[in-house]
Amino acid sequence: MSHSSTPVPLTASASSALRGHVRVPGDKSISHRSLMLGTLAVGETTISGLLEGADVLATAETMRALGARIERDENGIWHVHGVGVGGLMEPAAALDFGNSGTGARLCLGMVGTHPIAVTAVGDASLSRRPMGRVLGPLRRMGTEVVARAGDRLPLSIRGAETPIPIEYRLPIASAQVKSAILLAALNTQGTTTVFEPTATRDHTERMLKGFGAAIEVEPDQNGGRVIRIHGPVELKPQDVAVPADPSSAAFLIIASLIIPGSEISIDNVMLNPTRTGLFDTLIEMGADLTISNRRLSGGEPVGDITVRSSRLRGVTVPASRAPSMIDEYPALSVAAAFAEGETVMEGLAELRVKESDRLAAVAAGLVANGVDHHAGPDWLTIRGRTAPIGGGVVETHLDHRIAMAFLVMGLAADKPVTVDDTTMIMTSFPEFRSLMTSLGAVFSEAELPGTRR
Ligand SMILES: O=C(O)C1=C[C@@H](OP(=O)(O)O)[C@@H](O)[C@H](O)C1
Ligand SMILES: C=C(OP(=O)(O)O)C(=O)O
Repeated sequence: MSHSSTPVPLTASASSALRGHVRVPGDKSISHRSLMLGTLAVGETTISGLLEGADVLATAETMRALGARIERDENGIWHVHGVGVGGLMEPAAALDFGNSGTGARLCLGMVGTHPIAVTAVGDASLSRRPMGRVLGPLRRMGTEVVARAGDRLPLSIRGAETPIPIEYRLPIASAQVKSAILLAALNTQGTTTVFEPTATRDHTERMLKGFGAAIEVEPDQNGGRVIRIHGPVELKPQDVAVPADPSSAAFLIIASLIIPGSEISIDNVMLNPTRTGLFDTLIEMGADLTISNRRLSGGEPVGDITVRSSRLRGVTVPASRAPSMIDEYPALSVAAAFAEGETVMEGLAELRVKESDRLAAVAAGLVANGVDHHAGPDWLTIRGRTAPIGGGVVETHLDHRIAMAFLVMGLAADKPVTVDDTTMIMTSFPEFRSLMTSLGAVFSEAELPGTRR
C-alpha cells in the first residue's frame, strides 16, 4: 500500500443482529505462497480465490520484478508463468513489500540463494520490524547482507553463488522464518533441516509437497516438527484454489457472537489445525460455533462455519496455543471484553513485532474504551462487562487487525468506537466494510482533528 495515504477514520456504532451467508476473501498466507511457488515452478500455475489485498498484490509485483509473468484473467483467475528454481532475475529497482512481513521475509529467503542483488523496502510499519530472524540463517547459507544495525528495512542482499545447506533450530515460533529457510533450500545442493520446537502454520510444507518438492515432515513427541528438504528442487506448476482466510473470518465471527440475535454462515473457511486456535478458544468460551461439510481442498482442510450470538465466559488461553492463533489476539481481546469473567492470554511476546506492537495497541484501545484489563511483557488479562464499553478513539499504528478488531467492538458497545485510520485494512481484507455492512453492521465516517499516525 501507499506509504503516504491520508488516514481515513471510521466509527462503528451499536448494530442490530447480523444476518447472512457470506464468503470471505482468500487466505493471505496461501495467496503469498502460491505466487511465490508459481514463480519458482517451470510453466504455468493458476490460482483461483487469490486474496487481492495490498500485501498480496505487492508480492505479485515483486515476483514480476524477479522475472515471472503474472496475469489476472477476466474470471479472476491468476496465471503465473514461472522462471523455475535457479531462474530468478535481478530486479531493476528495489522491491517494495509495503506493509507485509510475510512478503518480505519469504521473498528474502527465495532470493537469498540466487546469485542476484536485491534491495528490499517497505512502509513505516514494515521498516520497524525485525528482519534479522531470517537474515541470520540466510547468512549461514552464504547470503551477503548490507543492512543498518538491527537488520531493518531498507536493506540489500546478494544471494549466495554456492548456497550451503544448514540445520537450523527456530529460536522463535515463526512460520515466516521457517518458510524463508525452506524457500532458500530449494536452490541449495544437499539437505536443509529445520527443527521447530512448536508447530507453526505449515502451508509452505504442504504446498511444496504439492509442487513436487522432496520434503519430509516428522512430528516430535513435544508438539514440534523436523522438516527436511533435499535440494536442488524442481517445482512443477499447479492449479491452486485458495480457501477463505480464517483470520479474516475471525472478525465476522466475533461480531456475530457479541451482537445479540446474530446468525451468520461463512463458506469454505480454511481449517488447518495450525490456524484454528481462535475457534477452539471461542468454543471453550461458550460460543455457538458449528463447522459443517468438512473436506479437503487443495491439500488443506476446509469447512463451512455457522455462528450465533452467545453468552461468552472468560478462559485461560495457554502460551502453547499462541502459534495457532497468533494474528487473532486483537479480535479475541474484543470477544473477551464482552465475556463474563476474566480471560487470560499468555505467550504473547511475538505480538510486539507485528504490524504494530499489538499488545500495546490492544491495551491502549481497551483503555480508550473503558475495558478492565492488565498487560504484562507477554501477557494480557481482560475482565469483561465490568463497565459500559466504548466511546473511545483507537490509534491503529498502520495495523489492519487493530483497526478491524476495534470496529467490531464498536458494533456491540454501549457507545460508538472510532478508529483513527482504516486505509491499511486493504492489506488483508479490502471487502471488510462492505461485507460487514451487508450483514447489518453500522459504520459512519468520522473526522478527527490532527490524527497522529
Ligand atoms: O507465514 C505466514 O504466512 C505468517 C506467519 C505469522 O508470522 P510469524 O512467522 O512472524 O509468526 C503471521 O503472523 C503472519 O500473519 C503470516
Ligand atoms: C502479522 C501479519 O502479517 P505480516 O506479518 O505478513 O505483515 C498479519 O496479517 O496479522
